[in-house]
Amino acid sequence: MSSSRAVHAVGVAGAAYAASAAGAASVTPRCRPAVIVGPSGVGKSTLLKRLQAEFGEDFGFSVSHTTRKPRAGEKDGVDYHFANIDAVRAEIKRGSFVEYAEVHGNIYGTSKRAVNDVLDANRVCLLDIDIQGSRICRDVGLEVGRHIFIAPPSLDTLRTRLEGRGTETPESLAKRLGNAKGEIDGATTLSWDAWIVNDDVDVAYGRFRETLMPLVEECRAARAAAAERS
Ligand SMILES: Nc1ncnc2c1ncn2[C@@H]1O[C@H](COP(=O)(O)OP(=O)(O)OP(=O)(O)O)[C@@H](O)[C@H]1O
Repeated sequence: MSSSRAVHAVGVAGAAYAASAAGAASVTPRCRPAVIVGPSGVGKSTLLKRLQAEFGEDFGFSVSHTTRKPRAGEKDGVDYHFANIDAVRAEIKRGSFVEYAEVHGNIYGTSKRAVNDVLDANRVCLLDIDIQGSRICRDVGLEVGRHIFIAPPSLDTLRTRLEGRGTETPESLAKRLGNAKGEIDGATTLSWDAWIVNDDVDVAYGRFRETLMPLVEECRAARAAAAERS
């Protein structure tokens, strides 16, 4: 899962419907994305991996844009959409990106188009992003089905998990923990469909799954409608 970028939204329980081209009386079920936010090390990837293992094709991830050069073996449109920095800046200004971040002089981000590509395939698009991305998503009017915040039981627990993961230098650990407090404080000022404390992972996964199930049902209905049409 992406480790440092993410999105959010206020959802309405139940299926979402859009008026079809045939007229207001007939409706087409459609998919909506879910935004998953939480400090680094809180367990987002852990929960998302379980979800994918259980549901597989019901979920999808959008392909991010990047302005860095492709590495050997990377395919445009598969690993990333490789793009020119001026073009990406212009699109961001136009409100075409739901989240973005500048990392070491390159921009990484998620376009509305990339999210819609997943939704058009009738999959719930999972956006694993940060609190800033979550704010942008709300500002650009992406119709998010669920905004979910994953919180640690405490900052001490978060430290233990990050240390246990064995991925951090003392500097990166200090930075992630420093950011976590600000992210949690910032999150309390926004609205969430679910605020899940990841203490016992089975309990947290149960709530995570339950929160996302209505979106899965929407996409299944959309797939069934598409199959009927074809
Ligand atoms: N409920 C839990 N109890 C104990 N350990 C957990 C729990 N959830 C996750 N972990 C462990 O905590 C560590 C961090 O989890 P994970 O990598 O999923 O976090 P993340 O939020 O995806 O982090 P990042 O944003 O940096 O990618 C992992 O080693 C994971 O196995």
